[in-house]
Amino acid sequence: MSQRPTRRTRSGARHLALFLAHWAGGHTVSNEELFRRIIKQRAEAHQEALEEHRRLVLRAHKKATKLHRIAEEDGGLTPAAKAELKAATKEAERHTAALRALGEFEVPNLDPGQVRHRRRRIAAARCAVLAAPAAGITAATVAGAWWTGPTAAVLGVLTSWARGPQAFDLTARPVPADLIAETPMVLAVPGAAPAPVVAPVAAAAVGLPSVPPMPAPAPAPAAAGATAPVPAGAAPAAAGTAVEGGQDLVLALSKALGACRVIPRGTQVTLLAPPEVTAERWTAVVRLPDDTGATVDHVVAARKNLGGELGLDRARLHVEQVAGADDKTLRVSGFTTDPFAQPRLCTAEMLGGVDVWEQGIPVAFDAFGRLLYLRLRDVSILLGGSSRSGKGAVLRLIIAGCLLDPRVRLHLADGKHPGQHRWKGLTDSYIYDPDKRAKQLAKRLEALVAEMGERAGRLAAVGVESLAERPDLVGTEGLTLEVVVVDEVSAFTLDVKYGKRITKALIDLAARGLAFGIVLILATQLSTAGVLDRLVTSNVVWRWCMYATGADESNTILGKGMAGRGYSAHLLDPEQRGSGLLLAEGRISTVRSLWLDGADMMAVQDMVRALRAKPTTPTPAPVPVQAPVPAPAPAAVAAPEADWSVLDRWLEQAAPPVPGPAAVPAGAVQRLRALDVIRQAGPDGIKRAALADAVGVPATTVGGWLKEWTSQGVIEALGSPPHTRYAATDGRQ
Ligand SMILES: Nc1ncnc2c1ncn2[C@@H]1O[C@H](COP(=O)(O)OP(=O)(O)OP(=O)(O)O)[C@@H](O)[C@H]1O
Repeated sequence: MSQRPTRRTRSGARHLALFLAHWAGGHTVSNEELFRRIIKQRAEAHQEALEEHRRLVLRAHKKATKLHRIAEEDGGLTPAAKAELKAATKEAERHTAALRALGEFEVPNLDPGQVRHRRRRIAAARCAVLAAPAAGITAATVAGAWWTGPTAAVLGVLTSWARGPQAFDLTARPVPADLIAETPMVLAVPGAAPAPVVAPVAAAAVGLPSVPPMPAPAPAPAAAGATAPVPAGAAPAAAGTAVEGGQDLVLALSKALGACRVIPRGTQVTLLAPPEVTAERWTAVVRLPDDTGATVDHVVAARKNLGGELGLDRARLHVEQVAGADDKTLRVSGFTTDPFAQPRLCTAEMLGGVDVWEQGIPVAFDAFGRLLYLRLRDVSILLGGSSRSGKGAVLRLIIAGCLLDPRVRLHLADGKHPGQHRWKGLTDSYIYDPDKRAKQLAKRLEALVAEMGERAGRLAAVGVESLAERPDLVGTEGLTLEVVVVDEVSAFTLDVKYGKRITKALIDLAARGLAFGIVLILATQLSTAGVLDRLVTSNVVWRWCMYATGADESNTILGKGMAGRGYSAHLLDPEQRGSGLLLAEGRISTVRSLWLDGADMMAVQDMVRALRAKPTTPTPAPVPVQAPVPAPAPAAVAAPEADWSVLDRWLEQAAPPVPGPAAVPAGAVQRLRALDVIRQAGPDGIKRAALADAVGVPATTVGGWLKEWTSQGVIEALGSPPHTRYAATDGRQ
């Protein structure tokens, strides 16, 4: 053979091999086609599941209808038929719930790894096809047909020679038209060739105010050494120099979103307002590119990685949907330090003259330091979180606010007495006794349910259906705001005897109470399943979840699917007590509750006492039975004028000389806590056993302390009555 035919054959063989490798590797199928095939398969599975549940619902309904008809005709059912009816009803409910949960099919934000996996499966099948002839030739040779091998080699050489230097077109086939028609919901093509940069969307198209011109370079942070967390791409060349214009921010954000696979690489977000850059933070309002399938939820779900891409951590990156805008418009902020790191106090002044209906009670602050007010007009709350996450602190604020508005009648049910003991005597009813509390709450709630009818009549008489239509009537005779606060609701709803009655009343009140000025504030830990009926939770307007141990626990408060959308309270810092996710008006925000304690708490309690002091009929001084005690008995009935200097002196003496955990004497923390509880109990006093429970030490130890403090005059200074003072020696305690 001469040189030319050999070269031609070699070249042909190379092109053939390349073509076969291209085909066997599955590269003839485009990313888009694979993506659409996966989506089609999922949509079909979704549809099948829907149809199956629909079929089962229909079957269960049919059976239940038949049994109802038999019951009507025969005047009743046999026990077996009754059981069947119950099972059919349950079955129908189960499948209806499943149908609701399945909902509409949504195109998932597919990980490109899944597309790759699909391609590998195609490649494996094609490699098997290619290996078949080779295996056949080998088998035939072994079986005695010696000529098959050389024949195949000759055919190969001839084919290679025939192909010659002509290269194959190594392209992907076009996506089949019927596949496109079957997957009309697919808009984005992850992994496809870089899409053209999306031109800015006209403001009118997204229903926002017109886009202001790009900002001039923002001034650099004034503080020397302060590092403003501006995204890498938008960061000043050196710390302390001016930040580049908004375009840099857009590029940095787009790059980071592309790296996190929220938007395809090469596409860009659109800046809708001039970015704000201060020493503490930068903020940009942006819109995600069209035709990418990306929404705010995708950004929220990718927040951890996005933070990393932008040189931040999750605590310092804040993402929120812009109120009133579409699902693609969001506000992204990066902070120098975690905006929730420092607790914020609620002062007595903030609560002075509070109007719970119009202005609301200040309860929390958001990442931008804005105060969040709880307006009791048309709002009820479900508050959840694991133990010590800060639920009680929120209840404290709500209770304080309610008690400072004279239009409110507060009913407090304390499922973890003495959790809210400090309010005893100040609320309209205080239910706490573990032996009687479930029965008392059941009665109280049922009375409120009955009252709804009367209230409806009163409102109808003035031609309205809801109190919100006539704010001037709020607090008038028969239309006071009835606020029911239940701390640790499981202590009531899981009560064996009264739990069902309580749940039933709660369902009624949650469904209709708000219109008549009856507000539910429910708090629960997350450990117990079935604490609250779905009919209660689904009618609660605000859902507030403090730190939770897992996504499922978080979902029990925020609603099913929230964790999947990136909103889960288990991602919060457990050490940051009071931080939580709040679902209100359809939007989720991260907030931290305000902290009311110390002097402010005392001032608030004094304000409440002054506002709510009941006119006392002069009681005759108690007749001393034994030797007269020099204690001023009538003065003890009135609100005590506590001499805090006695306590201060005691604390100063007891204070460790060097601060730090190691220097605190054993039991000192509990002693301080015990004094605090006694102070909060005020003139009502507290039993020794309850005090022991509250501070977590044995009752005998508490007895010893009480004796000591009584002799020092501390208990008296705290305004506590004799039963606290002498608890140590009182056998009935
Ligand atoms: N907003 C806040 N700011 C600062 N510290 C807070 C805040 N909220 C709560 N804490 C701290 O967390 C502690 C526990 O709070 P709290 O008693 O309210 O938790 P809880 O969820 O009611 O606990 P449990 O369910 O065990 O009763 C408080 O004693 C307080 O020190």
